Amino acid sequence: MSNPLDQTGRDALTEAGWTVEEAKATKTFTFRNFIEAFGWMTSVAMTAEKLNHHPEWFNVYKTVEVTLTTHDTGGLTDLDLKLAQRMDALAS
Ligand SMILES: C[C@H](O)[C@H](O)[C@H]1CNC2=NC(N)=NC(=O)C2=N1
Repeated sequence: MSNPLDQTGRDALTEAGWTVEEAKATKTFTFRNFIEAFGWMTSVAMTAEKLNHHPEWFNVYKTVEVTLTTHDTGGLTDLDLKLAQRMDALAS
């Protein structure tokens, strides 16, 4: 079950370069080319399935615009932080 994300978690997202709003966090990832962008999306997809927590994303060529929010609660939860951290790790 997901828990509402506390201020510490919100600060961690901000420090990692995410734009944190009341109910969502957004970040744009830029890669060297489309194949690297899509490969990253494929890796993230596997992680999202394991977490049962999925991003909202928009890919154009080498950029991927990501929005994280928890649909079940209509806000940010610890699952969003966990997925964000895994996305950042996979992009590094
Ligand atoms: C039925 C399914 O388990 C739920 O819809 C899961 C799937 N992935 C999800 N992803 C996100 N971002 N938020 C959710 O609330 C969510 N719920």
